[in-house]
Amino acid sequence: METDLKLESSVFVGNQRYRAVLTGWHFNWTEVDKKHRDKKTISVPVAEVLAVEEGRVEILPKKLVEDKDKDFTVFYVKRSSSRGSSGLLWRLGRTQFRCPSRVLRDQWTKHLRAAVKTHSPLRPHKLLVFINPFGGKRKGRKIYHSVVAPLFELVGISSHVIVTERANQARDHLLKKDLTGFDGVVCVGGDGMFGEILHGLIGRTQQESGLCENDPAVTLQPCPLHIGIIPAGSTDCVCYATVGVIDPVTSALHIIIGDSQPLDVCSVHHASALVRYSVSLVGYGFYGDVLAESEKHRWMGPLRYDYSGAVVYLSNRSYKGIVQYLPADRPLSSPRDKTRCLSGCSVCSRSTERLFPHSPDSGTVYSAQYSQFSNVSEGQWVSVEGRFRCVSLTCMSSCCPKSPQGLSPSAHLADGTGDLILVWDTNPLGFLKFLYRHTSTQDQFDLPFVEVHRVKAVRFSLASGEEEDAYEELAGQGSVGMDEEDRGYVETVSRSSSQQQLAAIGTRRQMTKELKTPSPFLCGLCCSKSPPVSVWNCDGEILPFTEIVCRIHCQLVRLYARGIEDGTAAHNCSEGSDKCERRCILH
Ligand SMILES: Nc1ncnc2c1ncn2[C@@H]1O[C@H](COP(=O)(O)OP(=O)(O)OP(=O)(O)O)[C@@H](O)[C@H]1O
Ligand SMILES: CCCCCCCCCCCCC/C=C/[C@@H](O)[C@H](CO)NC(C)=O
Ligand SMILES: [Ca+2]
Repeated sequence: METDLKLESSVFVGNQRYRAVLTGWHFNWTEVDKKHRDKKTISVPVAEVLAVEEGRVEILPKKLVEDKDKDFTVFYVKRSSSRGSSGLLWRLGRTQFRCPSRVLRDQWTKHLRAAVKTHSPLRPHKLLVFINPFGGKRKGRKIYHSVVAPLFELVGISSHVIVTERANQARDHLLKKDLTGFDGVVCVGGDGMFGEILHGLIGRTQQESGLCENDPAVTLQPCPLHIGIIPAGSTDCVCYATVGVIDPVTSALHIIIGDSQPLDVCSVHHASALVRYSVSLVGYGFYGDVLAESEKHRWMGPLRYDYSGAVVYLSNRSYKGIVQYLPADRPLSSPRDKTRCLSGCSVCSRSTERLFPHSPDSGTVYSAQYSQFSNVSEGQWVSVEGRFRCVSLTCMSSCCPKSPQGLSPSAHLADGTGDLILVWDTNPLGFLKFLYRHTSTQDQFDLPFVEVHRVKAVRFSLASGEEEDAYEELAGQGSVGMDEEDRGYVETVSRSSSQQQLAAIGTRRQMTKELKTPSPFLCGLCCSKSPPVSVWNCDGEILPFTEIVCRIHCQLVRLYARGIEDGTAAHNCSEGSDKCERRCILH
């Protein structure tokens, strides 16, 4: 079959003659110029050919076709020379070819289209798109219609677009509505919007499989639909950590070619009920306080995080707690090994082999054995107790523009583990050093008050007697930030454990209204006593509980992405090489 897809002939690009060659995996064209020895070759992996059209085609400012009999146009992924922050920016490449005859032109279009079909089996045909018109700088609608929709149209993707009118609309749609025929779901927004898609798809998949999400010991079913993220939020951490850049064109092109990046997901539970899922940060102390503070200043837009970071830092707080964790089984890597999870990561590939041992394509036969959790004995939990500046659990590096290396630079996207970062109480200067190192390449774990562990589960509790005091104290602080309604809510939180009540809790904005933590600024600088508990930040949402259990689920969802492409680390794949496993980026 492969040989059928081979083709070679002379073609013209403008007035210059080229030798075009289609091998199984690459489409190359080389200048034919007898005078010059250095021949220029352009090589495009077939998997990155976006569309093949008869005639000379333009798509911008609008689609224009000059159908000359012997012409065809190839659209493909072109890597931009200007690097996007951490990964590579992708742009739409276009070359118009002229053949010696119409017969040859038809052969080229037929062979190229067949090769694309063979080498990109996961390209979506139909997508469900949710746009949050209020995310980030409120540009979601414009970004989709001016940048993404024309690209989807070019390649023939049909999309059903829903502009959301309320928070949780996308999640509810995915939980209840008919999803037949869709290959994937795209969210245009930030991490909060991604969270809605994540919860909708995971919940729907477990419902359909008859699995109970409440029990952390249950092996959840991976979601069949892919998720695409068009970044239009404030932090866009999930997009940055899985693509390496925050750029709608790059993300749209990853969706079009059907790239597939599995992602670990952490489920967070309280009193035998699921609270939320997370892919980036479950953080107590500093990151929880920053989020709670920032919600009061949403009007500042993305700047609210910088302002709140400074306010919370100045409040100089630490919290008592008991942290228990289950170290990762047979870990393939360590959080201090100074490696990075990049596109084609071998640690994640080996985890895929462990998870799906019988499937050559990795994805059909799920190994419950690898993800088994229920037979863990109590003695396997490691326990530490003390005062912490922050306790953070992250399933991935959680890099973002503010922290280009991330909370845990050597964490992996799809290895079934998370990194638990414990920052013990320390002096303000020490903690500032730790925070500052997030913004540079310095090792934030190389500090005497910081430890990091690669784990598969974490439990957090307050010291005995502490929890009741904590809630009483919060309820008693009505004069600081709580009205009658809030006090009622705190009572509900401390006594309830049902998932229905959790579902009713809703968005982070509602949460800050319902469970107003006293301002850390006020408490740290103006009051004599600090509050005894912080809040958990779960991918940018405040959790209504302090005592939680977290479990990492290996590769529970798949994104239209391929991990961060690091141009400098590209391996030496010779031009036209047929078997480039890493979808070589040297062309
Ligand atoms: N139409 C809507 N009206 C109000 N809120 C909405 C609407 N659609 C979605 N939301 C909610 O808005 C919240 C924030 O949206 P989003 O994540 O897109 O932007 P952001 O908060 O600016 O970015 P980030 O999450 O990256 O910081 C989400 O949690 C989502 O549930
Ligand atoms: C006093 C100066 C403070 C500087 C602090 C710099 C540290 C930046 C680290 C950022 C890590 C962000 C981790 C990502 C979290 C996301 O899940 C979440 C949702 O978007 N974002 C936030 C801000 O909670
Ligand atoms: Ca991981």
